[in-house]
Amino acid sequence: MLEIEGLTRRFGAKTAVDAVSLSVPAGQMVGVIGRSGAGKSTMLRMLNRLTDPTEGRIVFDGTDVTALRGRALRDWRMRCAMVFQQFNLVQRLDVLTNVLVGRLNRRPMLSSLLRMFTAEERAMALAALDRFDLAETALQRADTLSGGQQQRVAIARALLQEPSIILADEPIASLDPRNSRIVMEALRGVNREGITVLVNLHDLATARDYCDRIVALNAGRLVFDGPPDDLTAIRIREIYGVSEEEFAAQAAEAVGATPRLAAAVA
Ligand SMILES: Nc1ncnc2c1ncn2[C@@H]1O[C@H](COP(=O)(O)OP(=O)(O)OP(=O)(O)O)[C@@H](O)[C@H]1O
Repeated sequence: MLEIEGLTRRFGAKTAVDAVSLSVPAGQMVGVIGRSGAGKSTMLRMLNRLTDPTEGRIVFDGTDVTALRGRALRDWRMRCAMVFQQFNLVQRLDVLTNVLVGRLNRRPMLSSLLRMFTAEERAMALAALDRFDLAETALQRADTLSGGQQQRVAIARALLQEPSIILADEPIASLDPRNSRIVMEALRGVNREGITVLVNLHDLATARDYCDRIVALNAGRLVFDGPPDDLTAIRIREIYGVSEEEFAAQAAEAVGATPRLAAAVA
């Protein structure tokens, strides 16, 4: 169970995340939606402790994550793997090595530095690639892959961390609709194996299709938390003051993506 209690982050006078409280049971797939600047990235980054909260607490299975330092903090970062919009692969390295990077913090410093991986780790990495139909690309440079393939490599890398949670920050914003579906299905597949997934999405339709629960932020505040069916067009208008199409267009513009719903109704 991941518990977020009054989580707040201020940057100077700006409150990016404002007293957000949430309890996420293990194994849930949570979609986080909101306009540009709503605080979605900041919230995810706080969960991983890439950004420190100004106030509030994050508790995971009884451990106060907000208080972790040193080795314990590195261990936490292993347990909650991040997936980013731009994939963050090392382009000049081969795909297999990129996946093995997910093991680095799990190993003694010297073998990490020498990038020595065991046969078992290589087998794990190949199996992770194989489940996403990418085993044949293992020895190719990462930059020879399409965006959708690169994002699946990034998810395979996350899996090598053996995480309890995957935090995905706009993982499909740079992808076309077909690759977006493949990547969302990959995330749903790992979620069904018991890994909790929190995914920032600009596209409401995708959030509805794939998530068990939707959390909406507006100006840092939690303005909706419930099952996808409860987030009706009327609720969207109540929360954001615009139609669902306008919301989709604004949110997509912020991440440089094509709004699926807006495109569909245009
Ligand atoms: N390091 C920072 N320094 C100053 N302000 C920041 C910083 N990071 C975020 N902010 C501000 O905090 C607010 C929330 O930003 P955040 O990136 O979390 O929103 P978001 O919902 O993820 O938006 P987007 O979809 O555009 O990425 C914004 O007003 C942003 O400008």
